[in-house]
Amino acid sequence: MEAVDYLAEERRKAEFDVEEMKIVWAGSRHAYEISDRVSRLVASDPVFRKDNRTMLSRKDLFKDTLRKAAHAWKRIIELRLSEEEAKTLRFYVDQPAYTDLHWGMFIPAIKGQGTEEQQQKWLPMAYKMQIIGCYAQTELGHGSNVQGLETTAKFDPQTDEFVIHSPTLTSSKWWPGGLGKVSTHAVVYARLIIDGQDHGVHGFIVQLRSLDDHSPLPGITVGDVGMKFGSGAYNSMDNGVLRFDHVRIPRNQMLMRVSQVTREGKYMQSDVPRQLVYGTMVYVRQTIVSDASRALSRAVCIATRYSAVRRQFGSQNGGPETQVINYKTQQSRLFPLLASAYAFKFVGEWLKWLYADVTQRLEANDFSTLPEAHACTAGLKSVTTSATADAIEECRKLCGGHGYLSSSGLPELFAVYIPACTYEGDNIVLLLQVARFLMKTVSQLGSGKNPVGTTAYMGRVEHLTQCNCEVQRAEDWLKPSVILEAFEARAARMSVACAKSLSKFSNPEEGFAELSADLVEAAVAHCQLIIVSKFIEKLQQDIPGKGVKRQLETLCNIYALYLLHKHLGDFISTGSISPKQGALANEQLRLLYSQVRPSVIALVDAFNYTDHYLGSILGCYDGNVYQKLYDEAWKDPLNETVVPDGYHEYIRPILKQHIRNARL
Ligand SMILES: CCCCC/C=C\C/C=C\C/C=C\C/C=C\C/C=C\CC/C=C/C(=O)SCCNC(=O)CCNC(=O)[C@H](O)C(C)(C)COP(=O)(O)OP(=O)(O)OC[C@H]1O[C@@H](n2cnc3c(N)ncnc32)[C@H](O)[C@@H]1OP(=O)(O)O
Ligand SMILES: Cc1cc2nc3c(=O)[nH]c(=O)nc-3n(C[C@H](O)[C@H](O)[C@H](O)COP(=O)(O)OP(=O)(O)OC[C@H]3O[C@@H](n4cnc5c(N)ncnc54)[C@H](O)[C@@H]3O)c2cc1C
Repeated sequence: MEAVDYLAEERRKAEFDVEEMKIVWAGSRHAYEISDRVSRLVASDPVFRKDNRTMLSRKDLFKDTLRKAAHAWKRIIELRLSEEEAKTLRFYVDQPAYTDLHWGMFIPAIKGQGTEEQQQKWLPMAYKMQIIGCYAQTELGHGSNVQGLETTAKFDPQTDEFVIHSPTLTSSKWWPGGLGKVSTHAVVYARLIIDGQDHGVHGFIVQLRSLDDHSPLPGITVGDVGMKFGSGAYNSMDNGVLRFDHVRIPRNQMLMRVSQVTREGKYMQSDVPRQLVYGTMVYVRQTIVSDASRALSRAVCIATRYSAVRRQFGSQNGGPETQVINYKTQQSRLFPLLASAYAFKFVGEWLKWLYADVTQRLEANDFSTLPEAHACTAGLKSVTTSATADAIEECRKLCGGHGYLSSSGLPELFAVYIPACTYEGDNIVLLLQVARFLMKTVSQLGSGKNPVGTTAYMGRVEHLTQCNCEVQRAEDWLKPSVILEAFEARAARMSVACAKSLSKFSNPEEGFAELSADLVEAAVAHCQLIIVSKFIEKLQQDIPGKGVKRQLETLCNIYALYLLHKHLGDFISTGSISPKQGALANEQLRLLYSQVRPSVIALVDAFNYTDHYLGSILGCYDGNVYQKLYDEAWKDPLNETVVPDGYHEYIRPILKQHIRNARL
């Protein structure tokens, strides 16, 4: 059989309606139609070509990014694209650009932290891109510790202005995307100083560059921080460095929804909690969870299609060799990642709902769900990005040697994705925030305040710390109630154990620092419980289409039992399950791999990714991998000449040295 036929044969084996699954994956028929149309639009537009990206110099890559962003903006206007369509277009263009920070952070910061008046002044200009903004929080010396920022904004009552200043080297703003070469404005986070008194970190809108000739305004030093990991990848972004030398801005450019400074220099706080200054980060963390499912599904699509095409060993009587996807080891590494892609998709949808809910409440001055929204966005951002970064690298290894070629798409995907574990909050720092929230929840048990939302299970802590898992046979692990209780028991027991250990310390902060590694593990257990429970909830919905729900049930079970197997130590050491039950879970997992096997190609087809978006020879839809790999090799610049540049200077003299030696 020709390699090109392998995937067609695989598609015939699918045990469900792939067209219906595409709609489940997209979230709705409407979202599917937009995604399908916009992805084709991007794929057919020569300006959005990206197959040569990793070969470009930094300067050429950056210019190419500017060209793509300008063209995207032109198409958005010409075609009168809606916000959803514009975001979809950005997703399929697949090249990080300054526009991400303008739309994704600068505008949300003004919306979330600006007063009505400030929004009316700044947003129309930002929406029309008459100004371009970035989010300038992190400094050379401080990123995680936002309270440690050093940039100052001193109020000058004489002129009714703030003076923005970088007092030290470490106070230089460092990292903001879009800052280096493009942004005309920034939301700058700085310590508010009035009459010598420090009121902590606040946001200020500061113009950085002239709107006439783009030169930096007086007192501003700005540039790019330099090359980052990998070729292509995140180097399309101008992450920047910025210093202020006593730059003056009008008083009304401090974002004043949370707190205000009056003309007389009086500091006033609204009823709104201070933490809303961190609101933009909550918003972006939520979007990063959905992005994780996209990046993961892309890597999984490549590795799955290639694993069905690739054959090694096992030929009988001259017949074809075994498809590597049929090796149980390949399945046990790949299929949980496929299941995780679906799991992250559904938890991302739920998180979007949670964020919309908390936003609505905040508008009505109900701040009660803010701590949970913070814990969920922080924790899920952390767990999904860490898993996705690891998974992309695993997918590269699943593709053997060819996975290491740039044309597999996996090296660049890895390089562009991994900073997600760091930006918008280092993943460990964020898990410690979740742990604080959990310890607070445990400490309030029995106080009459019942835990709600994602910590509602803690309300059954007495049962969960004593219950015995009822599994006796492998198939018992297919019951959602059994899975859920095992995950709840593990999470509750880990949190309670941490709380007990903490209570032994006379200084709680010292205790928290000493136990932080255990606390992070308890936070991970809690977040994994959320993901599993949201997958199970999704399956309670009406899901049309032949076999679609059944496939999703299989994937949900694979995801849960894979986690259980991976973290068996937690489940057994907390007594949530017995070693025998752990072995039965593994037995069930093996059966599930066999069950899902016929449908895996259709399950990745359901992502509906174009070859342009995948950007991978190994993952192309037709599976014609070998011909394409062979053809691609000849396009490399090194192959432009048969004899390489440098031959006469560096190769020939070595080759000819024996002649010289012989003459000696
Ligand atoms: C061409 C046209 C194209 C069109 C395109 C259209 C669209 C494209 C659109 C969009 C693209 C979309 C999105 C993409 C956008 C960007 C993504 C891409 C790239 C990413 C760029 C990266 C940006 C950044 O990294 S910005 C910087 C991020 N920095 C951090 O995350 C810092 C992490 N640190 C912190 O968050 C905090 O300092 C801390 C660790 C939480 C500690 O805070 P601190 O105050 O010191 O301490 P605590 O004492 O621990 O907390 C006090 C109290 O507050 C509570 N808390 C903390 N944080 C929050 C919060 N965020 N919300 C609510 N509450 C919070 C905490 O729990 C505690 O509460 P308690 O007192 O009750 O215990
Ligand atoms: C590609 C990229 C784009 C970015 N874009 C922006 C942007 O647009 N705007 C912006 O303002 N910023 C941006 N950032 C900055 C980013 O938000 C920070 O780098 C991030 O928040 C991590 O902070 P840090 O660099 O200070 O890490 P650090 O806090 O210095 O982390 C170093 C190590 O210390 C550990 N650590 C730190 N604190 C603790 C603790 N309390 N307990 C235990 N361990 C701890 C961490 O886990 C980590 O292992 C970007 C960063 C990157 C890489």
